[in-house]
Amino acid sequence: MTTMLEVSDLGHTYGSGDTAYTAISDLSFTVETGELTCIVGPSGCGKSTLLRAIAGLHTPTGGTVRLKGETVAGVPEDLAVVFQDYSRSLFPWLTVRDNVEFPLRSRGVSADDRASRAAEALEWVGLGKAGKKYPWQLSGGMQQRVSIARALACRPSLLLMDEPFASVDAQTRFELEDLLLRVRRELNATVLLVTHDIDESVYLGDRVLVLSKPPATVVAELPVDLPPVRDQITTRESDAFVSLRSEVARLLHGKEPATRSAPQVTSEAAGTGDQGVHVADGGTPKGQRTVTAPKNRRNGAGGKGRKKHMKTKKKRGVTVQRPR
Ligand SMILES: Nc1ncnc2c1ncn2[C@@H]1O[C@H](COP(=O)(O)OP(=O)(O)OP(=O)(O)O)[C@@H](O)[C@H]1O
Repeated sequence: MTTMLEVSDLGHTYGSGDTAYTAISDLSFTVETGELTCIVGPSGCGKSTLLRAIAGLHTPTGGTVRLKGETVAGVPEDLAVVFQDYSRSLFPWLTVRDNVEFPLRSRGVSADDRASRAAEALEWVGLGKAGKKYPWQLSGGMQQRVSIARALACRPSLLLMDEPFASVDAQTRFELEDLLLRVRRELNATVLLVTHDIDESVYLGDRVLVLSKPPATVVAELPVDLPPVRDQITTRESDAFVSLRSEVARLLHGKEPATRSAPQVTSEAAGTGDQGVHVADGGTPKGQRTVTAPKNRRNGAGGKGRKKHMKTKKKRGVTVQRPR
C-alpha cells in the first residue's frame, strides 16, 4: 500500500493574543491508498478544522499536510469533500445532472466527458434516472446521494466526508452507509470520514482514529478487523463489532482499554505527555492519556524524540504509552 495522505504535527490556532484559541495541536496520522479511515472525537474538538486544513481551505498555523507526497497549499484538484449540509451544498437552480457536472467545468473537462462522468456517478449512487430533476424535488437522503455523486465524478484521489450522514433519518443513514461501503469497494476509493457516531465509525472504517478534546490530537488508532462486506444487522450484532465500539467509546471518554480480548492497535504510541492528554470526559489527569503514534512517526525523527519520554504498556493488545 502507498500512503495517500500524511498529516504531520498539524496545529491550528484561531485568532491571536488574548483571544487565541488552539483547536488542534501536534496531530499526526497517515491514510493509505484504498483505505477508509474514520475520525471520531468529542463535539467541538476540531474535526472540521482538521478537514479544512486537509482540503486546503485554510492554512494550518503549524505542521504539514501532504497528499500523494505533495504539500497541500490551496485546494488540491484531486480531492473532493462531502459536507453534512447537502441542502446548502447543492445549487437549487441547477438540475441534479448539472450539479454533478459543476465542479468538472472548472477542471476543464469537456462537455461530453462531463455528461458521461455525471451519468456514471449518478448510476453509482442509484440515481441514474434523476438527472433531470432539481434538488428540491428529492428527499434529503437522495440529495446527499447527489453530493456523493458530485464528489465521485471528480474521481478524487482522496474523498473527505464531514459528518456526511448526520442530517438524515436513521433508516436513510443506514442506506447511505451501505452505499458508501459498496461504492468505495467498487472504486477502491480512499476515504477519510469524520463522524460523531461511534457505531458508524466502526461499521464503516478500516481504521478508527480517536481524537481528544481540544486542542485535539490523536489519542488512539484502532484497526477494524471486521469482514469488508458488512451488514447493518449481523455486523452490528457481532461480538467483534460490540467489542470494538466499546473500545472506541472507552478511549473517547478517556478510559483505559478494557481487559478482555482486545482489538489491536497496531501503531506504536508516542506523545509528549502534554499534548494528547485532554480526555473526553476530563476524567484523566493531564499527562496520563494514551497517544498513539501515526505510522509515519514510528521511525521518524519526531517519533524518536517523543518515544524516549514515554513508557510502553500493552493492555488488551492495545499499545498504551505514558509519559515517564
Ligand atoms: N473561524 C473560527 N474562529 C474561531 N474559532 C473557531 C473558528 N472555527 C472553529 N472555531 C473553534 O474551534 C473549535 C473546533 O471547531 P470545529 O468546528 O473544528 O470542531 P468540530 O469538532 O468539527 O465541531 P462539531 O463536533 O460541532 O462538528 C471550536 O471550539 C470552535 O468554536
